[in-house]
Order: sequence, then structure tokens, then C-alpha cells
Amino acid sequence: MATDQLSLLTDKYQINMMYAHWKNGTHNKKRVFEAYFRRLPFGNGFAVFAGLERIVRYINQLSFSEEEIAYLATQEEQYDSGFLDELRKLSFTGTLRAVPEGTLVFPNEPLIQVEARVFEAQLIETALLTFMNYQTLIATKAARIRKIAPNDILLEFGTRRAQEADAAIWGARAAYLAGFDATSNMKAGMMFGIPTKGTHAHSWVQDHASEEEAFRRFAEALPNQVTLLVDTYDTLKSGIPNAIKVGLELQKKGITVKGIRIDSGDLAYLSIHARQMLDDAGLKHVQIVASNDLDENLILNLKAQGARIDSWGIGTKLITAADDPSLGGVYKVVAKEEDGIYIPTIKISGNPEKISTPGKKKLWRIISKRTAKAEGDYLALAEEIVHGKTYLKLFDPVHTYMHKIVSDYEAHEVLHTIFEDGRQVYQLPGLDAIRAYHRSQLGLFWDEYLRKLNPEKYYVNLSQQVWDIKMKLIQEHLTTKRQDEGRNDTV
Ligand SMILES: Nc1ncnc2c1ncn2[C@@H]1O[C@H](COP(=O)(O)OP(=O)(O)OP(=O)(O)O)[C@@H](O)[C@H]1O
Ligand SMILES: O=P(O)(O)OC[C@H]1O[C@H](OP(=O)(O)OP(=O)(O)O)[C@H](O)[C@@H]1O
Ligand SMILES: O=C(O)c1cccnc1
Repeated sequence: MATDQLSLLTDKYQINMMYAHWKNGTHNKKRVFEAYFRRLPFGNGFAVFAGLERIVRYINQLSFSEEEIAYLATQEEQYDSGFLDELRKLSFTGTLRAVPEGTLVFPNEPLIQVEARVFEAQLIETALLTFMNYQTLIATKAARIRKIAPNDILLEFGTRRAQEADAAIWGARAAYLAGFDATSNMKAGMMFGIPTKGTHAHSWVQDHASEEEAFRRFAEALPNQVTLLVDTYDTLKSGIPNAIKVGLELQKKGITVKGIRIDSGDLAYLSIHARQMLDDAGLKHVQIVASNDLDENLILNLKAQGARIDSWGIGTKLITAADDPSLGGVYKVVAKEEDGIYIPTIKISGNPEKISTPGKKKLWRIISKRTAKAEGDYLALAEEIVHGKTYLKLFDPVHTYMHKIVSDYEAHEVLHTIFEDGRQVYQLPGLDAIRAYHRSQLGLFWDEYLRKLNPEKYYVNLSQQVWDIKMKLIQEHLTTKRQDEGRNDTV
């Protein structure tokens, strides 16, 4: 896996922009950038933010080694030595705010906010997006699976099918923080303290003269913890009878077979029969694990068919987010420093939903005191007072007539300060604390927003002031455009 030395994990255009800023003497000007996504993956009603631990590690290591500087010097003849000296001195000196991992998040709200010299803010864009986009995607997929199997054991089995090692490791972590119980990935287990679990492969059975002997030897080697894979030859006629035979025999020696795993065939039919056969043999404690290209849709389907499965091993479709394999998070500048103050800035697009929302903002989650449920998210300018008002008007920035008035509310700030003037001020919680926090987040939302299919839209609203600035900048842009086109009609 990649080392934690990742300063060059950036796109060349960032280095080129850094260079051009340096040439123009603007590299120390401050900017505010915000990272957000525009569309929820999998048709889900929310996403689960993840990636912050990796971001913190990355920011803490940010510096260029002599080897990296020497490499950069070979890439563009123009990079002159003064620029390379500037890179030699580089570390992160800005302020970074982010949503804690496990938070439920929604489109078009800032999940990371970077306030820093443009030189640094530009450099880190690519890495921040890669961490946020992938890990948030996998955590969201895992949350969908957890949603339809609330009481089952969920095992992350994806490493061999992941898009390389980093994805396997950080994906295993993302799945665990959003509700999986364990991973098969030993490296992720060691790095993060995730519980590890494993059964055995078909090769173990093929390696022995008979299936029965394979089961006996495995169970004797690892007493009281084995799950036997029963589908190598014939699940109902051979695998389960052999597992029962060995299970009963070893029981007399005080060894318990914990489970069986079915990895092919009709998982509903086979699990129903397997349960019956195990129960009839007096092995009610033996659990049934299923695997084979599973995802939340298949699991829901299998449950509807009455499948008797206690534990699900889920690999490919989770770790690659197979049905929606990338989160399109973006990083946009929203304010730039001029003469010591921040001026809001906007990115215009032909598609109104892609027009950025200007200004350095704070993100608030508005909670009804009466129901203790979230009423909507609210984006206000950093200096706006959102607490303690008698009421707040929440309106949708795209369909502005969609609004509601909330009173008797609490406003919780969603972005936390992680680095302040380059110093880490946020202590990363342990993974179990993140899992507990994620569960408490789910409790803040009505189930209508959380359901797997066609969830209700949860609104991310703009304050009047943010809206007014956005409209003003759009008007200014249209006026300039008309002037440039030589038109004198007014807007
Ligand atoms: N009862 C069921 N209803 C719907 N889908 C199922 C059911 N049982 C299994 N599946 C899924 O159907 C897909 C194909 O399974 P199947 O066992 O036929 O194929 P396979 O992987 O090619 O099997 P094999 O390993 O024997 O070649 C898998 O994703 C599996 O999880
Ligand atoms: O199906 P997934 O959700 O991706 O879960 C991981 C898969 O990896 C293993 O199969 P593989 O054929 O690689 O190895 P095996 O020989 O142990 O069956 C395992 O048996 C699962 O089927
Ligand atoms: O432990 C298992 O059964 C396992 C682990 C990884 C992939 N497939 C299966």
C-alpha cells in the first residue's frame, strides 16, 4: 500500500497553478475552498461521511523531500529554483474544518472547508477529494446494507476484489464505521483495531482426500471457532451432512463447530434446508453464513424468500461500490482574500444546480426541540447568528418557493475545526466511538429519509444572506456578459 508520504498525490495542474501564483507573487493570498458532492450515490437518501482520519494523516505529513523536489525539477524546465525553495519550506499552515466521520451528509453542503494560502489550498485538493470520495462512498454502501439487515452479522470480504490495496484497507475501515461487524482484512484489523473474521476456502477441502476429513482437521486445528464451507461438492448431499457428522463427533470432545458457509447455488433454498438439517441434528447453535456476490438488494430479496442466514460475507459489490462506483465530490473556491478581507466568489454553470454557493459558510443542522429530529440543514455565512432566534426560514436554493418556518429549534454546527493555523486541534475519535456516533446520527432522522428505496429528500437550505450574495454575483456575471457581448439591455 502507498506509504503515508503523499505530498505528490496531486494533479500536475495544482503544481502548475502553485507555480503561476508564485511567479505572480499571489501564492500567499488566502482562499476559502469547500468540498461537497452534488448527487447522492445508490439512490440513497443520505451519505455517511468518511475519510477524515486519512486526511488528518495526510495533512500532518505534508512536506516535500529532496527526492520529490528533485523529481519536480525534472518535470518542467520552467520551475525555477526560487519556487523549489518555496516548496522545500512548505507545510500546512491553514485552517481546515470538516464533518466528523460517521455524520449523515447531503448534497451541496460543505463537508470539508479549507482556509489557507492558495499555495497550500490548491496542492491538497486532489488528495482530499480522493480520500473523501472513496471512503464516503463505501461507508454509504455499508450503511445501506446495515439498514436492511439490522440484526445480522455483516462481514467485509472485499480485499481480493478491491481496486488495489489502499482501497481494500480504507474501504474495510469505512464499512466498519458504518455498521459492519468485522473484516477479513488482517492489515485493516491491525491498523484500526477492527475485529477480524474468517472461514476457509474451497482449496482447503480440495486439499484433502475427503470433505469429511477436511472439516475434521480444520475444526481440530482451530477448536470452537470454525465455520465450514459446505458447497465444494454438493451442499445438501455432502457438505451439510459432513459438517453435521464432524460437528456431532467433535462435540463429544468439547469442540464446537460455530458455523457453515454457503457460497453458491440458491442461497434461500439451501439455507432453509441447511437450517432444518442442523436443527434436526441438534446443532441449533451452528450459524449459517452466506456469500457470493451479495449486496443490499440481493440480501433483501433473500430475506423476502425466507432465507435462514445469520451472517453475510460481502465483498466485491461493497468494496467497489459496484452499482455506483464513484462519488463525484468537488472542491470549489468560495472566497478570496483581497486587502485582508474575504470576497465571496462564484462558479457559474449553464446547469443551475452546478452554480457554486459563494462565501465562507457555516453548516448548521436544525433540530426540532419538540421531536429531537433534524428539520433540515442550513448554510449561513460564517458571521451570521443562527442560534437563539424565534424562528428560522428554511428554503430550498433550487426551488425557492419550497420553504418551511422552524421555531423552537436547536442549531448544531456540523463542521468542526480540525486544524487551526496549521496545528491539529481535533483529536480523532476511536473507531468504536465513530460507530456509536454514526448510530446516534441515524437516530436524528425520520425513517422516511433513511429508507433504501425512493427516500424523501432532506433539504439543505441557504440563509437569506447567502442567497442574496449568490443572486448578486449571478446578476453581476450576467451584466458583464451582456456588456462583453455589446448588448445594452438590462437584466
Ligand atoms: N434465492 C436467490 N434469489 C436470488 N438470487 C440468488 C439466490 N441465491 C443466490 N442468488 C445469487 O445469484 C447469483 C448467482 O448465483 P449462482 O450460484 O447461480 O452462480 P455462481 O456464482 O455462478 O455459482 P457457482 O459458484 O456454483 O458457479 C449470486 O449473486 C447469488 O448470490
Ligand atoms: O462474492 P463476494 O461478495 O465478492 O465475496 C468474496 C468472495 O470471495 C471468495 O470467493 P473466491 O472464489 O475468490 O475464493 P474461494 O476459492 O474461497 O471461493 C468467497 O468465497 C466469496 O465468494
Ligand atoms: O473468510 C472467508 O470466508 C472469506 C474471506 C475473504 C473472501 N471470501 C471469503
